[in-house]
Amino acid sequence: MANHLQEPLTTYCIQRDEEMMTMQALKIATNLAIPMVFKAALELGVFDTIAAMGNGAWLSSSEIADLVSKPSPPTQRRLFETGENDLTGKTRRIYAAEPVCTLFLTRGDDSGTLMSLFMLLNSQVFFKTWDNLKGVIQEGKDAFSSAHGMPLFEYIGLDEQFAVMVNHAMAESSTIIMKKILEVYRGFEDVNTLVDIGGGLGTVLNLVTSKYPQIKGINFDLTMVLANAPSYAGTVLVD
Ligand SMILES: C[S@@+](CC[C@H](N)C(=O)[O-])C[C@H]1O[C@@H](n2cnc3c(N)ncnc32)[C@H](O)[C@@H]1O
Repeated sequence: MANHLQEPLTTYCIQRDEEMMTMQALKIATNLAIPMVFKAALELGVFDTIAAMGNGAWLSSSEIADLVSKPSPPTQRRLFETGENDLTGKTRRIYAAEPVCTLFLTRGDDSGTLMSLFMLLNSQVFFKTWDNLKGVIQEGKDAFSSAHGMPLFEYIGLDEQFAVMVNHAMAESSTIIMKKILEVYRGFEDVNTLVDIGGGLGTVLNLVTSKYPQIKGINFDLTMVLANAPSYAGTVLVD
């Protein structure tokens, strides 16, 4: 049987290019599976579960499935941590959480997460929006308005659950970015009053005024958003 070493180089290169192109097209065609599997993993708490096992934990898919479907007693957890195999003698594929997974954990503290932003962009409301992208060209309307009959910030006034999702997605993703900015940016040192236009729940403004207490913060946002914003020392809410 002929192999590529016996073929003219150009023929081999064309075949390789076609293979690569077909693989690329297949990836594009099936790409949606990746965020959907990722979403299911987040909803099941897979990353939180692996993280809870401590650094360096490696788990098989059945161990992860067991843990996320019924929380295990501590003794069983120790078994996983020591890396003991099952008794079948079969090679098991095992999984650990990559460092990037830490950005999707629900720690329940103020460290920020990208989980809520991911869930927002992959929510039913946003799927309907993605499905209307062509309307931007065909109707000259933004995709959200085509899908839902009104702009996003009007819609959140009608759907409380979605509003909570939006506000948390904004605040929790901005927290990660703002904390990094505050590590290097010195431009707030001489500021006395800072107005955050569209400041949402006020999380970002609070990060700034906590580091620079001389700043009087003004969070300017929609009434319905401010209604759910916690009060922070040194910050006033204005709509
Ligand atoms: C992308 S979000 C950013 C929120 C916030 N800065 C953060 O990083 O978490 C945009 C914000 O603009 C607010 N917004 C939209 N239209 C507004 C308007 N007409 N007047 C005031 N705020 C508005 C929204 O309510 C929302 O909180």
